[in-house]
Amino acid sequence: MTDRIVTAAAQLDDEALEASIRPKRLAEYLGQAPVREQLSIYIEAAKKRGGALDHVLIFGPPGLGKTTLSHVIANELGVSVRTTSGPVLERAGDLAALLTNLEPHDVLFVDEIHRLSPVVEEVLYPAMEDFQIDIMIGEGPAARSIKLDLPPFTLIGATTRAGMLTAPLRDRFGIVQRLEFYTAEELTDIVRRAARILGIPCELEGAQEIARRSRGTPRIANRLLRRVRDYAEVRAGGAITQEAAQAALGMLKVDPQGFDELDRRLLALIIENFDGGPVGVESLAAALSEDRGTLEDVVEPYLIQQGYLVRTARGRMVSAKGWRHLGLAPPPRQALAPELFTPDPDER
Ligand SMILES: Nc1ncnc2c1ncn2[C@@H]1O[C@H](COP(=O)(O)OP(=O)(O)OP(=O)(O)O)[C@@H](O)[C@H]1O
Ligand SMILES: [Mg+2]
Repeated sequence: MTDRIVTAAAQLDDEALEASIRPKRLAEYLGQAPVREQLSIYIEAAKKRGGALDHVLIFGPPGLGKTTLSHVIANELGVSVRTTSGPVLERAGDLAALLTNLEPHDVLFVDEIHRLSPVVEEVLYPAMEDFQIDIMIGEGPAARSIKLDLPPFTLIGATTRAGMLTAPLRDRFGIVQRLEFYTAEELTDIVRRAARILGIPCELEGAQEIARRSRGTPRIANRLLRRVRDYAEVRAGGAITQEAAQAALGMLKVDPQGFDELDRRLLALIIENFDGGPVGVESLAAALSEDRGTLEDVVEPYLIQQGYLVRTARGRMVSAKGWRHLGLAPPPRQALAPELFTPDPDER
C-alpha cells in the first residue's frame, strides 16, 4: 500500500513539498465553493461578534484538505491553532492539559476525532458546550471533582468516517462541512498553483492531464506533479507538457481515469471471482490482502463517486461502467440503471 502512487494517504516524502504549497488563506483554498462560502460567512460573523467561532466538524476522504482547512480557518480568525488527534489523547488529563492552555478564541484541531477514547470524549462534552471541564483531584475516598472554566475556543474535528462519530459528539458541532472530491478543473488550478510556487514550468494541457488522473484529490495531484516534474527534467527538457505528463503517468501505471493496479485488481476480482457482485467488503479485503479500513476509506470512495462501483445492502457490485473500463461486456443485470440497486443504508 505504501508504494501506491495514487494513494490518498499522506506519505513521508510529501511533507516537505506540502508545507510550501499548503494554502494558508481561504482565497488560496481552491475548489469546495459551498464550503468556502459558508465558512467565510461564519468566520466574519464570529469576528464581528468578537466571539469564538462555533465548533466545526470537517469530514471527507483522505487528502481532500481537512487539515489544511482547519489551519486556514484559524488563520482567517487570526488565532493560534493547537493540533492533536484522537488516538494520541489517551487519558482525560491529556485533553484537559490542552484545553486549559488555550487562549480565548483559539482553535483546537483534533484529527481522526472518531478515534477518541470514551473517557476523553466525556471530558469534551462539557468543554464544547459550556467551556467547562470537571477534573478529579486526589484519589480514593478523598477524591473530589472540581469545575474549571475554559476560555471560549473553537474545536475543529476532522474525520474520514463521519458515520463512526457518536451522536452526542456529533450534535455538539454547530458547523458540519463535508468535503467532496474535486473536479478536474479545480485540480487543474491546484496543480498550476503548486507548479508556480515550486517554479516548475507547466503547460495548461500538462496540468489538465495530471488533474484528470488524480482521483479528485489534491494530495495525489501534488504528488503526481512532482513525479511528472522528475520525468520532464530528465526526459523532456524540463517543461510539463501533455506528452510528458502522459508518458510519465503511463510509466507509473496510473491510467487515464487515475486508477492504478489496486483499483483495477479490485474491479477485476469482483468480476472474475464474484460474477460482478454483490460481495461483502471483508471477502474483498481478504482476497486482496488489504485491510478493510483501507478499502473503505481510500480505495472505494472514488470508485463509487465515479460510478464504477456500487455499494448495496448486500455488498459491492461492479457497475456496467466498471465492466467496460476493463474492456468487458457487462451482464444484462449490471446494465440496469444504478437506482434499481438497493443502496446501502450507511450511504447518504
Ligand atoms: N482546497 C485546496 N486547494 C489547494 N490545495 C489543497 C487544497 N486542499 C488540499 N490541498 C493540498 O493537498 C494536501 C493534502 O491536504 P490535507 O493534508 O489537508 O488533507 P486531509 O484531508 O487532512 O488528509 P488526511 O485525511 O490524510 O488527514 C495539502 O498539503 C495541500 O497542499
Ligand atoms: Mg489531515
